Amino acid sequence: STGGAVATPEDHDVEYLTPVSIGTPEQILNLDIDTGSSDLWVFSSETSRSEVKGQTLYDPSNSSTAQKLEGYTWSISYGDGSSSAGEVYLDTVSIGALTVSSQAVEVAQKVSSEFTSDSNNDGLLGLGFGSLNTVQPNAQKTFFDNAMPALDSPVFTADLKAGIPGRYNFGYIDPNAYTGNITYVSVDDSQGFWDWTSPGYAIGSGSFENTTIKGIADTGTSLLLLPSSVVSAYYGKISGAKYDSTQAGYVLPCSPTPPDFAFGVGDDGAAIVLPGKYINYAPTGSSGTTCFGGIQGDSGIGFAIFGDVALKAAFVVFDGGSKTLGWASK
Ligand SMILES: CCCC[C@H](NC(=O)[C@H](Cc1ccccc1)NC(=O)N1CCOCC1)C(=O)N[C@@H](CC1CCCCC1)C(O)(O)C(F)(F)C(=O)NC
Repeated sequence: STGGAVATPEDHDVEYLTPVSIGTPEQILNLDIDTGSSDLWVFSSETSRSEVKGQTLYDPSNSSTAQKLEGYTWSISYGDGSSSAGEVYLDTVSIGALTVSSQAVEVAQKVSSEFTSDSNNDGLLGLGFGSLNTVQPNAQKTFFDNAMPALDSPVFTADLKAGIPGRYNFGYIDPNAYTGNITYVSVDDSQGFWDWTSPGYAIGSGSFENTTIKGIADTGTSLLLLPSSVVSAYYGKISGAKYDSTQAGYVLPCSPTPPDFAFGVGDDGAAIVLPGKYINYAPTGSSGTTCFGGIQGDSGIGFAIFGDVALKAAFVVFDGGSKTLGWASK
């Protein structure tokens, strides 16, 4: 089997939302597919009213296929400080033509203010490794883990785009979605992430800098978070760019367009090139002359995060069979 659905960007590509069908008859929620976590949780009829502002709610009592996992709970906190918690049901979940008949659907009873204020986001669908799942007393499998045995090929692909809808596909690699070759690299799943190592980077037309960058391919993180040495080398090339402590990040003049940024993939010279305009993440003020940088530091995290700013420049294969990542330009 195969499946897939569109991934529609929210403002500034801060996140991408994908329609997911849950229950019988189907209840369609727009979820943030997140390779950096492994819980599938949704706003629900059980979410405190005061914490809901516009989200679509999954109501298990309206689903003939919902089964409550009595005594099961979950609670998760994310790198940006947001969090949610609740109880667990099993129900039928589909992404396009791909259906998992007994998927753990974690219903939120509480969500932090960041989720309440993100009115288009009805929850998350985690595609990290199973060790990250927070359900107690027994961890639950991700949608991909449940679907894998039935898939034509044990893969899913991310084809996110700048400012327009892209796609997540399951079970196949669309040869029309990328150019050139796909370069596969090994993944260290010991921390539950799609963790890989880039051999280095280049700025604009500059020479390639060989420096090991270990980080995660994370659809749930908006920006490209890199070691401070790389980040200061990049912004050091841009007159007027500076670290702005009030914005808690590097800012730069939106014009002229900043230099491209390339990161290496594999050991035979392949690279993914981010057009400079991707680094103009969003205007910081009303004037529109200063932009918040799409590349920021990874200090305090312990690894780099190849988030949406990086992923939208590539076609990425997440191979659950060989536990590798495939990167291609497009
Ligand atoms: C350590 C730095 C990581 C920060 C990362 N968050 C982010 O990147 C959030 C995502 C967001 C989107 C829309 C609305 C609100 C927030 N964006 C964000 O912090 N910014 C601030 C900088 O400008 C860009 C937007 C994160 O926690 N990602 C989570 C998943 C998000 C959690 C919040 C809701 C959206 C999904 C993650 O799962 O990818 C994770 F791997 F980081 C993680 O925490 N795993 C346990």
